[in-house]
Order: sequence, then structure tokens, then C-alpha cells
Amino acid sequence: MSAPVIEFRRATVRAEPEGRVLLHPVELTLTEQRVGVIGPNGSGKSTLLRLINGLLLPSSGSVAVHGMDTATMGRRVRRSVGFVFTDPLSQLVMPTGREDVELSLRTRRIPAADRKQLASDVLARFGLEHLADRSSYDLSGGERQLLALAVVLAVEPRILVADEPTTLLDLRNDARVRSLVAGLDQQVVFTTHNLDFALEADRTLVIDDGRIVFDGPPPDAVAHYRHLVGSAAPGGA
Ligand SMILES: Nc1ncnc2c1ncn2[C@@H]1O[C@H](COP(=O)(O)OP(=O)(O)OP(=O)(O)O)[C@@H](O)[C@H]1O
Repeated sequence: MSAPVIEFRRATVRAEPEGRVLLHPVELTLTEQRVGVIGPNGSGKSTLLRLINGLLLPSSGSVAVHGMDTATMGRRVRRSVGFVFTDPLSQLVMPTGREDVELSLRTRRIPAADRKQLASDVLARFGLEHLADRSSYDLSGGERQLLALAVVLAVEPRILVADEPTTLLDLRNDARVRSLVAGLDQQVVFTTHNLDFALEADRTLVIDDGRIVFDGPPPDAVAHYRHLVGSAAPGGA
């Protein structure tokens, strides 16, 4: 199996129908195990992530995952790329967590007879078996976030894309999610406003106003971002 590769070739996103550019041409090859994306609110981080699994298609240019173009091979791309949304409730749609995992397994045509046991195994792997039969609405934000990750990882995607997976989490759950991400075999691309999390990546991109304004080692990326924000703040440099 080839190494994980995500390729952006002058991928550009414009808002429809007015044509405003949300993401200026992106030219990137991502092969690192952990890629972080940071930047101000509304800078284009989610837009960049949504291109990776074809949730969003570029207005021009292309995006490919393991050589599969997201525009022409979207279904196959989505089997390779698991996407965790910022709001876990948008992903947890069944009455209980166990059923959400079973639903996820169903998309991989795992026989019904095996799904229940497999769902239990997945929940146990993430230390969530005690939540299996509770409604997602009764869970804490941290529990929901971990459950949403388990639902996506149940089908063992080759790449995990996670949009602010630690937002709204307390320190303990923030540490749990970060340690879960750190232990995954998959390539992970994540956005975050938590600069400590960004430092745990192998490569970090800084986006500002729809452009990648820095791409490199995480400590340098964080310094660049701090400078950017400092320059923009009232009284900043
Ligand atoms: N479908 C759309 N049509 C028009 N504008 C859009 C659309 N989707 C996103 N935008 C705009 O694109 C810009 C980038 O949005 P995006 O969600 O990628 O930002 P972000 O960096 O993830 O922000 P945040 O940190 O607040 O989550 C924003 O100005 C947003 O309003």
C-alpha cells in the first residue's frame, strides 16, 4: 500500500454565486503523519479540510488522496478519509452511541451479526463502553467528542481529518483527545485554536484570509501565527 499522500494542485475555492475567493490557489503535498492547521476565525481552515474528503470540491484546480481525485472518485476518497466535525452532535444521529458505531460499520457492509460485537470492541478500545447505551444528548461535550472519533475510526480510515477536535473540551478531555490522536496509526490532519496541540504536529500550516501564509515546523508556525495576531491586534506591532 502506498504511503499516505494528500495533494492539492492549485485548489481554489470561490463562494457561489458571488465568486468571492475563500481559498486562494493551494499547492501542497501532505505526507506527514500529523498535519496541523491554525489561523484566525474565518481564515479558511475548515474550507481546506473539507476539500480533503470531497465534502467540498475545488472551484478550480484539484485535490487527490492516494492518487484518487476527490471530484471524480469521491466515494472511494470518503472510504479512505474519515472526517470528524467540530460539533460531534452533527455526527451522532442514532439513539445510542453503540448504534452510531454500528451504523458506521454498516457502511462497510459488515454483516449485521458481527456488528454488535465489533461495536462493543471499538467502544472498549476507546474506553467508552460505559457510554454505549446512553443517548448522545445525555453525554458531556468531551464524551461526545470521543464518541464521534470512535464512530469515525471504527471503520479504520487511512486518513483522519478532524476539524477542531478539542474545541470546548476541559483540560482532562483535551488531553484525552490529544493523546488518542497521538496514538493513532493513521495520518491525521487537524485544525485547532489550541497552540499546544498545534505544536504536537509534524508540520503546521498557518492560514490567513484564505491563503497559506506559513508552512513548516510547528514552533515556527506558532510563532508566525502569534506575530500575525499580534500585528492585527489593537496596539499590536
Ligand atoms: N458556502 C459558503 N459560502 C460563502 N462563504 C462561505 C461558505 N463557506 C464558508 N464561507 C466563508 O469562508 C470563510 C472561511 O470559512 P472557514 O469555515 O473555512 O473558516 P475557519 O478558518 O474554519 O474559521 P473558524 O476558526 O471560525 O472555524 C469565512 O468567511 C466563511 O464565512
